Amino acid sequence: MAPSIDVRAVHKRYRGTVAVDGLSFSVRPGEVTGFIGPNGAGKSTTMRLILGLDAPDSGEALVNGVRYASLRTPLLEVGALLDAEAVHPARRGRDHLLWLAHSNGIPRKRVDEVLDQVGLASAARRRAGGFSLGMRQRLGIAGALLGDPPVLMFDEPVNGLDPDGIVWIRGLLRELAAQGRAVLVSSHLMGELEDTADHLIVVGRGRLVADTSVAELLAKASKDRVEVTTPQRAEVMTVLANAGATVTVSGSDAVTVEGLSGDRVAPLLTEAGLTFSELRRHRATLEEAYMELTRGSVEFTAVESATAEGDVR
Ligand SMILES: Nc1ncnc2c1ncn2[C@@H]1O[C@H](COP(=O)(O)OP(=O)(O)OP(=O)(O)O)[C@@H](O)[C@H]1O
Repeated sequence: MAPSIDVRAVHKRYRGTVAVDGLSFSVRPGEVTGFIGPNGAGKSTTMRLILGLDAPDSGEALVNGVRYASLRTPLLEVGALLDAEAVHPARRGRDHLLWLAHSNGIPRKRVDEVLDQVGLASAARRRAGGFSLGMRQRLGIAGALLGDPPVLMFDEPVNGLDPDGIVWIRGLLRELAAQGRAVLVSSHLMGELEDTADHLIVVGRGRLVADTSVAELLAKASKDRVEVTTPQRAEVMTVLANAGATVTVSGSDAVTVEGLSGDRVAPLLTEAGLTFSELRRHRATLEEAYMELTRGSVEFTAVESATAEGDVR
């Protein structure tokens, strides 16, 4: 099936800053694709380029095979929440959606449907200026859903949502993908994406760092690591280190072993007469896998800012 979003060799520079540096990836229907990377990696810029809000210096970004600018009723093709603050504060929530619907020939009754869907029906006649950040997020999501589009993009949609809202958006993203839509979502919350995303596009300094399924990335990061629970931690560490493994302490009675498979660890410990109550494959979290992947592509680090402060003094 043709990808729903196709980013091809896109470059974008703002004066001295290269925001996107030859980025290519695609987003497929029926999946939630997480778009992740450190601050300043170029995620929001890429989303703006896909939506035609900015033009690439070279390369192209296509939605359903065409440039956004050539879509006649864009809200029917792609819905997006980029900036929840983009609503005029004097405008009532419902009026904002009515205006959007009118501009794309969408029937008025759809406005009430999406207001219900995002849980804003009771607040819809209030002015957006009085909305909390979470309510503005929900209004932005309502706008994205208005045209019932096959492609959706959300830039940090859980930002400002309370725990109930976070659970709700997780369910919504999964539901949209299960309906066959392509969903691209940026987030800094790895725990959220681990539960929600099927696929990941990882960027650093405007470049592609990884284009991988979540399952594949976690399997790779977990590879060759085994967790051993034992009352004889020191002895276990010695035996396994002598067998060539890298062994680190992971709890008062637990170690993580790298470089030896579970099949080899168990007989080594048994032969040495050591006891262990549990031996299992270490399952990396998305957070761990992500930190490993993006090491070296983090633009703004605590060390750099400390140096900058030091320069001032
Ligand atoms: N309009 C602009 N003018 C100048 N520089 C810009 C502009 N938009 C983005 N940049 C720069 O481009 C780089 C990428 O920014 P972008 O907002 O796309 O990153 P991001 O991955 O979305 O970051 P974050 O996770 O912090 O939201 C940054 O260095 C940013 O300062």
